[in-house]
Amino acid sequence: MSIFSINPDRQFEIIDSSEEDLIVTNRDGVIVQASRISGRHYGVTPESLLGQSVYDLERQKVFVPAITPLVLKEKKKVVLVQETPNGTRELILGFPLFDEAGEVEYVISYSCEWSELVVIQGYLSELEAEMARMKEELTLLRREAAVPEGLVLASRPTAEAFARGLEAAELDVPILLYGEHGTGKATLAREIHGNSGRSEGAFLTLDCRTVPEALFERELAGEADEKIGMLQVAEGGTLYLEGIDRLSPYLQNRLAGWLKEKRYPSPEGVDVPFDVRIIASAEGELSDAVQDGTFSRELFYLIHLVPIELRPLMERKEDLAALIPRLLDEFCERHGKPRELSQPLFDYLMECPWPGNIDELRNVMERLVIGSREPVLGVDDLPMEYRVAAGSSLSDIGVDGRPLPLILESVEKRVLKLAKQRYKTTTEMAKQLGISQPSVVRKLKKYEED
Ligand SMILES: Nc1ncnc2c1ncn2[C@@H]1O[C@H](COP(=O)(O)OP(=O)(O)OP(=O)(O)O)[C@@H](O)[C@H]1O
Repeated sequence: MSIFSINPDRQFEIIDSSEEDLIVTNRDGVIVQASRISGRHYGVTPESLLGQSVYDLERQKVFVPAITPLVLKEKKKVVLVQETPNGTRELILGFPLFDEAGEVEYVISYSCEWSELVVIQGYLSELEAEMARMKEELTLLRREAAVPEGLVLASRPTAEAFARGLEAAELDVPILLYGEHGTGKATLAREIHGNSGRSEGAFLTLDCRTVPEALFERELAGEADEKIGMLQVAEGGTLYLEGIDRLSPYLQNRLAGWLKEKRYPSPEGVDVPFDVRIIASAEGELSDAVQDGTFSRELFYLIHLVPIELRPLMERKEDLAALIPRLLDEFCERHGKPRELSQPLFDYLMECPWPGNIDELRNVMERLVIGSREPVLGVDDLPMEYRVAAGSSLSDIGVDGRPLPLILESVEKRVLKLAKQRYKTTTEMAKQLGISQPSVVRKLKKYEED
């Protein structure tokens, strides 16, 4: 129960100067004060209300119903709607004022016309709608602000992968990224490092797919008097082990031992503690490899704490649609060649399978810009191997009963034939096909002999 302890005299002063419809009654229901506009809805003057009993006014159907008896009974705030004699509806709020003994001494009622309330309600709804719009805008702005510069996170799987990565960045645990080549694993690893408490430390990458087995340990631990090891350089920072699934079983076990103990043997033969966060990448889910026995179970449990998958580009259509124009702009600017994409070319690019993912898309977009002569790029401006795929279907290649090498040979033969018609020199053919000039000559010779 709320107790108002105000000086009634002060209250009366307030009421005297109020432009609102306020009435004060005592505990007997007699009106002791009314503001200058009170009574107008009931067709009476405020002066005529003074001294009247609300019980009488209720009987005379002036107050239908009177609020004071309800407040006196409930001893708390009461809200109701009154019908006035001139047919309007009034919203009335009644508040009790208590004496020192905790009994209701006065009741203040405040009324406003229902229509005013409808206006206020309308205004409130407008405000609510505006708030909802602002909230939506804020969410959008936040999302945009959260997208690291230069990156496209338009598709749900990519946005979720990056969000998970950034969330996990704050937890100082190993992270495992998996996905095909060129899907953005290294990019996400860098973002995680940059958003972690280790961002002041170094971010180093070791490509386990290419480092010779004999050099792996030397890369990490260093060589006496010759080379500082990566674990030492990355102390307090992050080490990104690219393609960890390609390490030999021996190195997997060695690495597992080091990660478990958080120590590595220095070239001088001393065990050195290290504080480096490991982010590892693999092409596919490692659990299958563990089942097959091709990946160390121990190492798996050490790095498989936050697994994050980057989906292939062909499953990220929103990313693809945003990357195509962005890469076009990038390469147009880099090569000083303003170009536009035709709709058929854009549609075609959207349907390509992109097995090499963003790396491949970047390569094709750059080749498109470099090789183009006209301001608007069409399907004909695509590098030859893509154009052949665009202009022909596999149905006329004759795949039935033929081994794959033979099928691929007939595709290659066709590509070379088309390239020979289009380009004057073998050098230009080589440039367009992305292979060396001697191999163009060799292949032409081979197919001419056929
Ligand atoms: N979300 C993204 N938006 C824009 N560009 C991206 C995005 N993710 C990756 N890239 C670009 O795509 C290319 C390939 O990315 P990245 O090297 O990170 O892939 P990866 O999965 O690590 O490849 P790999 O397995 O071959 O090492 C890079 O040029 C990178 O800048």
